[in-house]
Amino acid sequence: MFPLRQLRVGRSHLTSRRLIPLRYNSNSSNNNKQSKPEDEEESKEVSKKNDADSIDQFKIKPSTSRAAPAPLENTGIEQLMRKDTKPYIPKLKHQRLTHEYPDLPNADEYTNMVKTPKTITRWTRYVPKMLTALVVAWCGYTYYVWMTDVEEGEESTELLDPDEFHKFIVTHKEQIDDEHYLIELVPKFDHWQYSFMGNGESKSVWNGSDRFWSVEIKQPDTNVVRSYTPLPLYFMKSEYTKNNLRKPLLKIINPEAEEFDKGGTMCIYVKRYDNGEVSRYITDRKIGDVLELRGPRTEFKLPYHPLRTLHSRPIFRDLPSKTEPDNMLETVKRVNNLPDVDNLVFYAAGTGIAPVLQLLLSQKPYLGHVAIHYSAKTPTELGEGLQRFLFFLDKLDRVTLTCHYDTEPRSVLGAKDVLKPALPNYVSPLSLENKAKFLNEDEIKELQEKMDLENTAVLDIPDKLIQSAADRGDYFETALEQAIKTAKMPKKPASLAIVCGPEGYIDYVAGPKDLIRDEQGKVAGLLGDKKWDNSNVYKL
Ligand SMILES: Cc1cc2nc3c(=O)[nH]c(=O)nc-3n(C[C@H](O)[C@H](O)[C@H](O)COP(=O)(O)OP(=O)(O)OC[C@H]3O[C@@H](n4cnc5c(N)ncnc54)[C@H](O)[C@@H]3O)c2cc1C
Repeated sequence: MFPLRQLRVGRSHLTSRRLIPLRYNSNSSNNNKQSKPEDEEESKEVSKKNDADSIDQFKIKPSTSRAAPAPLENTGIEQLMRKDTKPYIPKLKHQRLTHEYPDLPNADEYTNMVKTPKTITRWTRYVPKMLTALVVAWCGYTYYVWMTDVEEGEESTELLDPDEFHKFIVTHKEQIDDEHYLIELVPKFDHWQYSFMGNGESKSVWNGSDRFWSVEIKQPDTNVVRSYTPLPLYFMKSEYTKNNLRKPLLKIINPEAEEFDKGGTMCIYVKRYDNGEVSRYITDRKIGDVLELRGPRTEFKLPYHPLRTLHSRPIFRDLPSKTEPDNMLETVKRVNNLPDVDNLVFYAAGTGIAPVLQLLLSQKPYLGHVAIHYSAKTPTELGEGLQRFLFFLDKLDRVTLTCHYDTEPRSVLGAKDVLKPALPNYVSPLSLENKAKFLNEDEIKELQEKMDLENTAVLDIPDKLIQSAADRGDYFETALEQAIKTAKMPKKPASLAIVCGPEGYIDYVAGPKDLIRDEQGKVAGLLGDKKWDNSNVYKL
């Protein structure tokens, strides 16, 4: 429905538009040939315009409704949309002109204030940041203290504590045979390492060559604890063996690598008893499981010898070729007029071999010679790694290894393997007091004389200098070269015997321990037969 007026306008418009072409057409048809040239230009233009109009009216515009409003003309949108190619050049402040507003009151004052540059010092820049960081750290610490439980031993400054169980993680487990395992343990927490930084050597658990020590491991379900002997060993991952198998290689902890005893890593050599409470628990642990350790517990301290405070033997390092020769021992002995460190004999069965390995592989290896009698069911029970170390120690003339296997009846330990004891080379006053109970008068006198001599020598140490070539011992390029020479020299019999193994084995070698009173018990067995006694035998 259209309003009538609009309709009319539309109609008149239509009519007028229709009339124009009609008029033009009639004009063009009626025009004579003379008048044509004069009006040619104009008539052409008119003709064009009228042609377009006449075509226009027949055009069908399907998209535009007749009812749609007429398009707006000259809205300026095209002008706005046109791309402005003129570059924008900002005017400097003094070139800008403004006519819109008058100046604000006190404009000069305001401008001066704004213009005055802020003095930015290091403090104004960093203090807010530092304060924010402090607040965040404090909030974090508060959250940590309130929201997290501190585990036992987590904040300890010691790797091991005799009164508190510390958590260790099983990082490697090597099954040697059906019963024997070598297990690598690494402390779960590392807080203790900070206290080791300044004083690593004295804090090291491997720096003693004068004692056997153990740790206690807990079975948490039953709260039963048993002792085990840690060894300064770790597994170096992924070494190719001679069979071209990729197998972790057993290595000795090197004190010179500044890793604080390899981050507290240690190994235990464990025998599994089928109905054993703790050994079963330990050997059932998988990699990543936790064991709780308490210690260290000194099992036995070797008799004092002044040479130990003056000299350290080079550490045994994985291979004989890597081990340094001990060129200074003879010199120190001669210069200070000190006797040799006593030789030891060690009777061990099964895992009882662990204490002597601890003594020999530690960072200050024992200075005397050690005769080892190792008894086992089969030769494979010790495992390739530990066997290799004992073999090399033998080659370096630090030990003499004699193996006794049940599978080889001829090799079984007997009276032929036990020598008579020798008198110790050096006896401290305290040891003499203890020994006096077991020695006769002549022996006590002999020891007393030795002791006086050595005490005088020890007092003179600071003033002594190496005066002549006679004071110096032989010089060797390698430890193997030294071993070839010393191996030919006869060894003085041991003055101390240590026995370690299962109950039956201890009974056989040295007589039973007095378990009721937790005492050593009288020395009997093979050692008792050869006149060894409680002054020179210790049952571990
Ligand atoms: C100072 C010290 C250091 C030690 N170091 C090590 C070590 O490095 N590695 C290691 O494996 N062990 C070591 N032991 C032995 C260890 O402490 C345990 O005695 C052993 O693991 C058995 O404990 P269990 O709880 O498994 O057996 P238990 O529950 O005590 O015994 C269960 C059964 O197992 C058998 N059994 C247990 N112990 C022996 C044994 N010694 N001989 C024969 N049969 C036994 C018996 O039949 C017994 O009835 C050490 C002991 C001492 C005192």
